[in-house]
Amino acid sequence: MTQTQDATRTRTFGWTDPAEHAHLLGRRSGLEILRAMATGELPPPPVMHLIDGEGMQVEEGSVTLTLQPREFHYNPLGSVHGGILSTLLDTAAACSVHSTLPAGVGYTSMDLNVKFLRPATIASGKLTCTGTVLQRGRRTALAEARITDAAGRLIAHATSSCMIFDLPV
Ligand SMILES: CC(C)(COP(=O)(O)OP(=O)(O)OC[C@H]1O[C@@H](n2cnc3c(N)ncnc32)[C@H](O)[C@@H]1OP(=O)(O)O)[C@@H](O)C(=O)NCCC(=O)NCCSC(=O)Cc1ccccc1
Repeated sequence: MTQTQDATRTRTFGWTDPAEHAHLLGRRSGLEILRAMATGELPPPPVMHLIDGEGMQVEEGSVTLTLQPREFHYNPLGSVHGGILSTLLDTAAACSVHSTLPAGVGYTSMDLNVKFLRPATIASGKLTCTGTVLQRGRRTALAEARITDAAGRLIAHATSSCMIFDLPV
């Protein structure tokens, strides 16, 4: 797919069939699936290609993603669009919950409460987003996520409640 941003700038990216992930949800634990993505055994989901998210680090209860701010992330104010930052926060928070789930158990985020604390720009350097599980119950989990810039300054913070449910067999 080719996207034309203006007369002189274009961006091309590809992705793989997302069904490859979906069918594994019932069969492998969250930690196994996320680690397979981190090592490249499984391809990143399409949205990571869309926003150009980079490497993933995974531990039980914590997932870290990175993103190098680029022009195509920008809003008209000249900073990374809040939706891009929110996508990173939602992903890291939800994946941190997934990392605690056994095979056959599904999840989804129910909300995302975001605070944008400092604008992110190309000058911010690589952004690091870490999601961490704060509390996991039987039906819901509470996670937080933080984005820091290359200097370690806090760019944005979010909390997210996730629902946990059995997947149909
Ligand atoms: C400005 C404020 C909201 C409040 O700041 P305060 O609580 O008073 O804190 P403090 O004074 O400590 O400053 C901290 C840092 O904040 C910056 N900065 C502060 N004042 C100004 C200023 N007057 N002008 C410019 N920058 C200012 C500055 O870097 C400063 O750092 P420094 O001290 O230089 O090292 C800040 O938290 C912020 O920018 N958050 C990020 C918001 C964000 O990125 N939202 C998402 C994107 S919007 C979007 O996409 C929606 C959309 C779509 C389409 C179309 C249109 C829109």
